[in-house]
Amino acid sequence: MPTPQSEMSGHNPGADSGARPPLIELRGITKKFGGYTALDGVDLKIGEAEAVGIIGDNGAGKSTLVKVLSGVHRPSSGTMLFRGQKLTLGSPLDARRNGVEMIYQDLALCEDLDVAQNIFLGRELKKNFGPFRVLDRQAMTEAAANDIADMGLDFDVEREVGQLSGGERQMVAVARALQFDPAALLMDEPTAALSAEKIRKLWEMIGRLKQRGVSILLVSHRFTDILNICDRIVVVRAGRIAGEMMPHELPPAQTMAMMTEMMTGDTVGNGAEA
Ligand SMILES: Nc1ncnc2c1ncn2[C@@H]1O[C@H](COP(=O)(O)OP(=O)(O)OP(=O)(O)O)[C@@H](O)[C@H]1O
Repeated sequence: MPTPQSEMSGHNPGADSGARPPLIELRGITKKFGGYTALDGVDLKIGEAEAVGIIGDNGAGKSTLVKVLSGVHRPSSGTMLFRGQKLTLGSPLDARRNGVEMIYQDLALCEDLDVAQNIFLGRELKKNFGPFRVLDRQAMTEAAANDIADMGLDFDVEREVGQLSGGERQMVAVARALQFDPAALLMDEPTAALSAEKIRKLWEMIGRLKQRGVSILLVSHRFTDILNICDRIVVVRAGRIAGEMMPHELPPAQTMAMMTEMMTGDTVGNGAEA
């Protein structure tokens, strides 16, 4: 881990700003898989419109943390609060009902449906046809085309998702999540398959979401993602929060070291995706 704990600040300005409770708060969250403790007493706050970056070694518990927040895993113990109210998430659908959307690493898209159908999956637009309510394909296609254009992209929303590049699929997954008007968007390694150009588009889009008041939780091994997107960086180590810091608190030399570490192992723009 590039940043020693002693250099991390303990404050949490995004979560503590104003009188309002944080959007999401975890208190003492523990998650055990059999005898293995993947999360061990995690306390975490995510403020309204705050972008929190999660970093940590392989196996530290980052994905487990995101899965607890998105209702995939039920914690073994601990409390989750949403806008100050205790909340138990039984499923990702529960999380969605509470305004928490997750972009999964496998993106959870239907390969044989087109982009518009994927974006509106589960929330299909309908119109009256005599006494019936039928799918309004035209309205969905137009709305999906607008969503994709809003993201600064240009591709045919009538193409099957199975024909798209990894980066285009990623953007479809984000567009789909946004249909649910989330208060928080959780992303686990969203740029792993993206080209440099699409990474920048994703950063811009996340910036716009933050301006609209959406909170972001981002797990990424790419420090450039974290430094470009996040207001606060939380370090997870062996299932615990090892510390946190603000991006501007990183000494320039350390920032450079982080970037260099990332660039040598995983250069932005050298990915296979076009
Ligand atoms: N469903 C599961 N059953 C058993 N063990 C699990 C399960 N999910 C995660 N673990 C274990 O919990 C630990 C934390 O896993 P997690 O996927 O959260 O780590 P991570 O920080 O996201 O790692 P990476 O950066 O490699 O993706 C690992 O040791 C992993 O093997």
